[in-house]
Amino acid sequence: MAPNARHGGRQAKPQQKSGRTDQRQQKRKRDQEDLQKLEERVNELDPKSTETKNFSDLPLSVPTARGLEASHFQTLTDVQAGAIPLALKGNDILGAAKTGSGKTLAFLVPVLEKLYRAQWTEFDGLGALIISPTRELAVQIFEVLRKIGRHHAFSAGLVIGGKSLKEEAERLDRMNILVCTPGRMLQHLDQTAGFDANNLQLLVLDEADRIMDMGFSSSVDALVEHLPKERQTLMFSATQSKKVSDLARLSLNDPEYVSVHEAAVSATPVNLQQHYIVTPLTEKLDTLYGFIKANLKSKIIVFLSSGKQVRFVYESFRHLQPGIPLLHLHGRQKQMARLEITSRFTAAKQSCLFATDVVARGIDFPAVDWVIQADCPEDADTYIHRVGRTARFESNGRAVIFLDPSEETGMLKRLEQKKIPIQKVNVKEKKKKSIKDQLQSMCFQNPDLKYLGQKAFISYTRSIHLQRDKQVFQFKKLDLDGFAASLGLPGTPQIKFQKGEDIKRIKNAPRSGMSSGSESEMELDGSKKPKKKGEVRTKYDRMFERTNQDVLSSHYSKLVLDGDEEKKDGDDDDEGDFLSVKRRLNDDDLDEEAKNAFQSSAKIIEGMGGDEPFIVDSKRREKALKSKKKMLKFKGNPTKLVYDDDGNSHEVYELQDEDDFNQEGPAEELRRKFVEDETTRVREADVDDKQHAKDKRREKRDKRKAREAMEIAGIDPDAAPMLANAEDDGHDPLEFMRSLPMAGQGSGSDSEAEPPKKRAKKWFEDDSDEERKAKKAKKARGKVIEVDQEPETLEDLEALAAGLLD
Ligand SMILES: Nc1ncnc2c1ncn2[C@@H]1O[C@H](COP(=O)(O)OP(=O)(O)OP(=O)(O)O)[C@@H](O)[C@H]1O
Repeated sequence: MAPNARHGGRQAKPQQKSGRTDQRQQKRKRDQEDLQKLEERVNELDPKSTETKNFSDLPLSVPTARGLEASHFQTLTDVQAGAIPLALKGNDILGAAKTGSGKTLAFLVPVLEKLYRAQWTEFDGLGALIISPTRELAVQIFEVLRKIGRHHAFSAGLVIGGKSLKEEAERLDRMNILVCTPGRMLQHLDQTAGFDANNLQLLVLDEADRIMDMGFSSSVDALVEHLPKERQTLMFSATQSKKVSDLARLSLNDPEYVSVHEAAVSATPVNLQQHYIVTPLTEKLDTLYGFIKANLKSKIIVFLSSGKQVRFVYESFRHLQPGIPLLHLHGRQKQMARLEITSRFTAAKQSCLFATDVVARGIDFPAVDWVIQADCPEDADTYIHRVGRTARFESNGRAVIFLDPSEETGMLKRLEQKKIPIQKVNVKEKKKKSIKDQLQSMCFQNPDLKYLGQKAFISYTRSIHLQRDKQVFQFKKLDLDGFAASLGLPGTPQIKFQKGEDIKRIKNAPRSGMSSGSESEMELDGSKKPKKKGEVRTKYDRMFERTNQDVLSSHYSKLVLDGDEEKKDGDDDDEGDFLSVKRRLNDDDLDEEAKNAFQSSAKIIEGMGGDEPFIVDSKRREKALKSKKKMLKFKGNPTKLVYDDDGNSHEVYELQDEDDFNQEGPAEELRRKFVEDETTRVREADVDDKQHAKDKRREKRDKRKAREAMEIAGIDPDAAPMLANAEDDGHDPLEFMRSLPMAGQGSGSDSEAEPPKKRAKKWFEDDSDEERKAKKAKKARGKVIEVDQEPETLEDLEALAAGLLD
């Protein structure tokens, strides 16, 4: 028995092995047959058929069908019914459909199917590229892809910046599907070794008109250069243009136009109620505040024209505590803060989000009650996208736009041209309440807020001045003094305009990361801004550049001159106003008027022999006056002087006899000898100085150690005055702002400054994860990856995406 049993045991292995091989071969055969059937169904599909109502009517692979079902998508929307069959048959598509009509699935389903039918594997590299104009939208598309693609074995990634290029690059070559912003993608195609898109099967442009527009155009053109010409291209937007030049730029091959709502009565969703309020610029904030107060139980998005407007309105309304959680979002915030705010507003039931057009397109916030356009959009297309954040996919929504009397006729004409139904409403007299006095007293008490107000004023007026559509935006008709007063400002800031600027170009100018240089990489890291050559950065500069900050130092405001700000701001602001904070003011840079204004808050120390005047505009600079060393550079080179009998000073050569002077030798040689002697002397002195500095450092270190020792021994070191740090003046420039109460504080609803709560461990952080992953990798492709917890951050999402790779 035993030998037999052993014999039997020895025999079992080859049998088992061949059994497994047979099973694999059978499965492969089955898969091939299924694939063939699927191809046949696609060939037989009539893309114009009106019978296609449900996803189940489409020839879709099992993993896609299961993903759609699990995500509760059953019935096709119009644009999906129009576009998906054509896309499955390999056509290039130009799709236009109203906001919230389901365009995302109209391109994601074909993406998955194309790669599935091509039997794409991780070894085939990048198969599909989806381009989005904003990071937020890219993240959202990625999330939908993750949901409906959960039963596929493809790997998918996000390329939107926010982390170092190197970190992103490491994952790229494993990805089959990438969702990206154009600039960042171009950077990788240009710079990441071993990564290319030579195999690309399908290119998608979401919000295509925006991506083909100014600002993005050069990046997109350069990006397309990297892609193979033989590919399928899908373009979607709610406001699609059919520009022949754009189609040529993308080498579209006989594209099919899917424009499902072209014949519709309105260009906006039918469930959307649209209103306008005529309110003079000088009363706009009053109207906005009153409106928010009257809708405290709502979810509201307020669109403003620039990041500076957003910050001022958010900060000032926060202090007024309207009684609804407030949030704000603009392009200069850090990546993680932007994502955090987006997801907080997504989850909120009642909240008011002040935002720039960074969320005007594509973002699918659920159940938004009101879209308020407090600042008039640059054109009717922007209007359509903004209002499209409400009344999405069969839900109801309301929108209101505030128009200055000078904007009314022009804007209404533009809206009419686009078939946008809108009704005038008036603010009830008893609901009107002026917040001007409160803003004035807040700005008076709080220079930081005043400074934000000044920036907001400049940014707004400048954007109006630069608008292209002069029939709508009539700068001369605006009451600027009244507007400044309505923001609580004590005076009207002066503004300068540069000729030849164009708001559309400025606004569409890509955010950091659009160029392929390394500079933008630093910006995308969210940490450093590239330092311009020779530029001196002070601690105030660094503080000012800190993204996501709500307040500014009072000192910094003193360094700023309104009129001069504009020159450079365009370099660092992506929100449409090219204004900058000038680091230090040189005399030459100031015009007379500005100089007078500036001198009232700063002393200029001149006549010190140096090239640059020393401006005493802060405590730090005042302190520097006491330091000989610090003042050296302002003193210029020393000049040896001699005095005549009357006590007047002269340069040495002025009083010397010319013959004596010539006898001493050639002037050039004398000068060189003098410089050499002095250099030697300085070098010797330098040795002493270094020793001195070393001694001082040692002394300081000893003191610190003694202090630490005292602390360890339980003795209060401050009781020993010798050890107290005399250099620390303890000044906190943000102290005042911090002391003010904030709306929503304590409730946790609006506490952006709050450190994030420690989050629970994720599925991929589990200790045994590696082992589990290894085991899973052995299993058949296409298996579902269990996710214990919903991903919360970008890292989670990416880890998850990497996890999809079998
Ligand atoms: N077939 C469907 N069945 C049910 N819900 C759907 C379907 N397709 C899309 N949706 C839902 O409709 C909403 C809007 O979809 P989506 O974001 O794709 O709209 P969009 O047309 O891209 O809008 P925008 O023009 O603003 O970008 C989403 O919440 C989505 O989940």
